[in-house]
Amino acid sequence: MTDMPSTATEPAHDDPRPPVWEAPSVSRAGGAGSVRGGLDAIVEVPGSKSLTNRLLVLAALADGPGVLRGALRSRDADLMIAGLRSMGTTVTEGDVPSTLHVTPAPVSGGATVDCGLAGTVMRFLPPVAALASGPVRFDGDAGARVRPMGPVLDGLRSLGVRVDDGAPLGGEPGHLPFTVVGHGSVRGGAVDVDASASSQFVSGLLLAAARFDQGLVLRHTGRTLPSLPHIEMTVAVLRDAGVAVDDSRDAIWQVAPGPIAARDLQVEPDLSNAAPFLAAALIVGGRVSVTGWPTSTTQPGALLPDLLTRMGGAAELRDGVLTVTGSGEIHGIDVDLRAAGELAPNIAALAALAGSPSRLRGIAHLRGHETDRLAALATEITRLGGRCEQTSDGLVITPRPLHGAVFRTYHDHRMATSGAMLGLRVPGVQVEDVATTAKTLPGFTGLWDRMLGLPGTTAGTTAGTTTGTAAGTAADRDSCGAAATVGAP
Ligand SMILES: O=C(O)C1=C[C@@H](OP(=O)(O)O)[C@@H](O)[C@H](O)C1
Ligand SMILES: C=C(OP(=O)(O)O)C(=O)O
Repeated sequence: MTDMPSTATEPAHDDPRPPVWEAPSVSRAGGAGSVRGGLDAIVEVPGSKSLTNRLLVLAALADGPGVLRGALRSRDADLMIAGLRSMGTTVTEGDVPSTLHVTPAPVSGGATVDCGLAGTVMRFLPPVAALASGPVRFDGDAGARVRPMGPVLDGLRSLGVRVDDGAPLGGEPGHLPFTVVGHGSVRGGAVDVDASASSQFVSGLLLAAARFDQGLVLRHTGRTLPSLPHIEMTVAVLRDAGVAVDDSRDAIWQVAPGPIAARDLQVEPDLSNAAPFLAAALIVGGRVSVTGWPTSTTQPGALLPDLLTRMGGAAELRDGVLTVTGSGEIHGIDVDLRAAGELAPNIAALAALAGSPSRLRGIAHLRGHETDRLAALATEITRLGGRCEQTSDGLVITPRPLHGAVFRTYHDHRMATSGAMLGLRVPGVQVEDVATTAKTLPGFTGLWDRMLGLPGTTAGTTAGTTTGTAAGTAADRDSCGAAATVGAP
């Protein structure tokens, strides 16, 4: 075990690059920098980004005040809250920041929405803005201006909504910045959308569709459809809110017009954000548990037990706690990650540490994520001495001995957690701009350090309702490894 909590290092003043974080490196060999017996940690991750931002939208369009408990508070969630507030919704915090009280109001125009780099904000809020009277202007980070938006904007246009984009607004057609100019209602009806670049094009239009005069019949026209679980999540949250959704036909979703029920809801933990922690058990050896794991879920993180088992770990779900055990030996994998593209960066990092080659397929759309993730992963794994090549729809990773270097992150939270994973095994990995993890997982380095039981971290403190049980489970363990109970900040 390294003997100091990890710290961010500021570069020299004339260095234009963001600060780097010395990723903690561990071995099981004994002595300094080691975890004898492997990891033994319990981790509590914050609420799901995808569920929080869907449920915020539905609460804002609902027929009365509602409550979200266990909501994510992160850059993406806070941008969603700010965007909804700017269009008239009242969102207030309860006793804890993760409890949100949402009071709907007629959607108001004259607003500006900062999307940051959040796909959920830039794709879910334009259909809400279309319900307003008057213009709502959307913009975001420089990296957001190159993420695809065209199918949402054209979809709205074909439903009778005016959308201004392109050169007059200082951007490219089909991208941020753009202005949605609503006239108080959306006709709705049938729309064709090519969602091969992002499932969020479908989810965004479906989420607001019950408030369109005629509802919506959306037909996906593309050849491939990524992230189907996220569309199923959208259908599930709509149905839970009393909205009638017909998804019985292939690639067609029909939403009936009608009210959206106000509710008091608990948000599931973010299973995709559990990935780097669970994967650490395979990298270091030992076991890592994540609390609050649902028995059934539409989150793509539900695939993690199977993926990590195929890569050499063992997974067990007992009493809402998922425990992954590893030996430090990692198997390569050949897998289609189309359904769970957001897991791909972390799976790629694991693959770079494996004992055999891997092929990740079905993820061409990752080129339009926070960054071109296929290029970013290939570049950064190669920078550490690995071999990672892009294919037309994914990556081929051939493990090679790795060495320390700066691991660049391109404003991508999952690149940052992938760098941390590689650093566990490879001394001297410096993760650039680790603060970018705040997009969906604020306090990542603290959680990471505590998982590793680094001195100076507060192992044993957790936030949330499962603290007592989780801490008891850790203390009860008969293990010579590092035991830490790690909670969401
Ligand atoms: O709807 C959602 O909450 C998401 C859908 C997916 O987007 P893509 O279909 O663009 O991959 C996923 O990658 C993203 O992290 C979250
Ligand atoms: C693709 C992702 O995010 P976004 O919601 O911004 O698309 C992600 O979180 O991996």
